[in-house]
Amino acid sequence: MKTKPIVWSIAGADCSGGAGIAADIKTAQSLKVELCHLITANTVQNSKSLVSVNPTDVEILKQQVATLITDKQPDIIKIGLIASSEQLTWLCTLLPDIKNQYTKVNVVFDPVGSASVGGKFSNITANDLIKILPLVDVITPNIIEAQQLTGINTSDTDQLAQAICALGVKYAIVKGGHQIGKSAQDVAFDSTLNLFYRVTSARIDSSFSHGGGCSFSSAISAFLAHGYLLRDALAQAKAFMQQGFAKNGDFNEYYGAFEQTHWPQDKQFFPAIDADIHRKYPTLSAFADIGTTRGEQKLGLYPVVDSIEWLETLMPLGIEIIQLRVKNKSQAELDNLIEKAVALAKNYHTRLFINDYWQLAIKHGAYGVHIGQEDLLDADLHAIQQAGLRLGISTHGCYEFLLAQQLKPSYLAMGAIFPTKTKDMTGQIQGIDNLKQVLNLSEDIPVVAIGGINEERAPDVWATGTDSIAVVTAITEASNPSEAVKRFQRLLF
Ligand SMILES: Cc1ncc(COP(=O)(O)OP(=O)(O)O)c(N)n1
Ligand SMILES: Cc1nc(C(=O)O)sc1CCOP(=O)(O)O
Ligand SMILES: [Mg+2]
Repeated sequence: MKTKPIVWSIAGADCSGGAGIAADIKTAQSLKVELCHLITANTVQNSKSLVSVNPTDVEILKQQVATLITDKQPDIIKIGLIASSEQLTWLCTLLPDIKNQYTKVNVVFDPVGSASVGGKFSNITANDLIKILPLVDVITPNIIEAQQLTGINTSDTDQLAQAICALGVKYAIVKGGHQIGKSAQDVAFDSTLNLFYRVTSARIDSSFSHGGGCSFSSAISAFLAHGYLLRDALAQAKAFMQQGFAKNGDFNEYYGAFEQTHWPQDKQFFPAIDADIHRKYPTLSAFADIGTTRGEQKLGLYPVVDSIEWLETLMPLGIEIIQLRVKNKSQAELDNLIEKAVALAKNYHTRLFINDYWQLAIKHGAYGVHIGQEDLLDADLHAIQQAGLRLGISTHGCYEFLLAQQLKPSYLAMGAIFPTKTKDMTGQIQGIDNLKQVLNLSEDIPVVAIGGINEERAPDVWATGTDSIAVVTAITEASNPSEAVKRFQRLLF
């Protein structure tokens, strides 16, 4: 049974309905999370000015926590406006208590400094906020807030994100929306993996942006509460924002609040990804295709096997595509194995992809090579392309899918759709809905679904419109593998 994730928003109320708790509630409703609101201040403001901020007594907030904690335990605590120094002190005790007791709770902090309509919310300084930062998992400042927190006067968002993490935050997302230019890039730094994620969208100059910062932070909270990794929460939150800004044109007379919409699915709103691999290959052309046009001719079953014996058993069954995935063999064994596999595939006119070993795949003239995200930077994509080999790339979620799609490979794999015992995919189980999402994002590149797919699950996966289903154990552990292949082939016609 699926339960709705719960986000607690500890933030201020904006009586004009645009920012703070109002933005959080509307975003939560759009993104299918339950929101409990602990209001830190009753502010008086409209779309033009901030009139007053009336902080809530900490005793009331304490009572709310005590009442909610056993009843509606949070998955994410999102913090917005901290309206008094008493509240800051209270949060610095509350957050460790909750995190000790409920170890899965993550804290997202949107450091609201001044109102978008002008005026300061409290006398708390950036320096005061530093003590809460080691209790924060994700922080979502704009450039100005990031500069204030770090004391560094730069517009280099990479540097700002890293500097914030040095103050104790695990993941810092610095929003570039306030910079001048044609595009708006947000940068996330993951200090646990020492990795940057960069998402860029065309700038939409909107006068309907009141509450945009709160909505972005709430969207990040909602996607994290649903279990998404930071990179996928970031890509989807960026799409959610772009979708909202684009709504702008629907209203002729409107008072200026950001428009929350719905779960992002439409590829026009998803960001471009700017990763090291794109800097390494700024002018890569498309890889050779695999002789199918998306949606018109499907590849069907894609067995992934680890020996010549398996290739010999399966190729005569009329397989369109197959992969040799071997691990832990010496270079000499691999050389021999791949040479034999390529010769066999040529006999049966089967599209043979070699997993990982792109040099040997080139050397022996394989049909294609399959590469995982971790190996992308090490492989020589120019050499693979110039040798005429097709390229398949693994992806796990929409961020990696968009990243890999920009390299224009021959196919994109998406997994793990279900839990699998073949490979450790902890934290990266996608389910059917995420597969559907990336199919919407795909630009005429065939999509292969992989991970935990068996005969029982295959019809639901196939119904998404995916071009191919890759399987290991559903064939290799079947009591009669050839019969299992035939049953799959009947299912995937
Ligand atoms: C079709 C297909 N999809 C995904 C994978 C996984 O590749 P990778 O991420 O490189 O992991 P390993 O298979 O090398 O463990 C695949 N092989 N095939
Ligand atoms: C090799 C592999 N790659 C995956 C990915 O998601 O990238 S899932 C996976 C295992 C597929 O095996 P089975 O069909 O036995 O679940
Ligand atoms: Mg690999």
